[in-house]
Amino acid sequence: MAGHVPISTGVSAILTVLAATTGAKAVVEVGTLMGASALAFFDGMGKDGILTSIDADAEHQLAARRFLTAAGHPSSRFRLIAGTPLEVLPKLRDGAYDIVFINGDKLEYVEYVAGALRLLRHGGLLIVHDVLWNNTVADPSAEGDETIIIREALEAVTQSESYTQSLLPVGNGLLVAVKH
Ligand SMILES: C[S@@+](CC[C@H](N)C(=O)[O-])C[C@H]1O[C@@H](n2cnc3c(N)ncnc32)[C@H](O)[C@@H]1O
Repeated sequence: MAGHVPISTGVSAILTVLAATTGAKAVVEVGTLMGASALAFFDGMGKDGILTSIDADAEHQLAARRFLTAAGHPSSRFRLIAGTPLEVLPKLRDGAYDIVFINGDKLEYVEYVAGALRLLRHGGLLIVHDVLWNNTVADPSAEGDETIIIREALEAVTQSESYTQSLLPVGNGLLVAVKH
């Protein structure tokens, strides 16, 4: 998992609360890693909640599968897809998801956000992690590739009439947007 940072406990708590308060039954996440965010969603979802999680790294997914199983969640409740989100997201069903959580490759955030709008039901939540990206996103002098792409993804949500959103300064920044 070199270079990949798991979500913080603060972010984990918020994901659990959002899943619980919205009564989420179908969640998609981009970026499985070891399953920390997956577990946070399971802690909030009811017993009938299903998680679809996409990650290009099959080893991460194997670790996440073990972690979720050890935590008592049967594999019938999660669908771990080893693949690139840009290929997998278009295959998921339109308007079928209560939450889409984005925590994958920053350089693909604009495409993930575009895909999420199609996947979410009305009233569903788009949650995007790392939107402050080590405080570079709000720094006009910062011009790293990730920073620029995250700014574009944020702008796509804030300029869209499809969402009402809030940016929470937790972890590396969490954007939470409800789809109208
Ligand atoms: C920040 S970690 C995800 C953290 C995780 N959600 C958690 O709960 O801790 C990012 C993950 O995205 C995956 N990833 C990075 N680039 C990717 C890409 N282009 N396609 C698919 N997955 C990618 C990595 O393998 C890594 O597991």
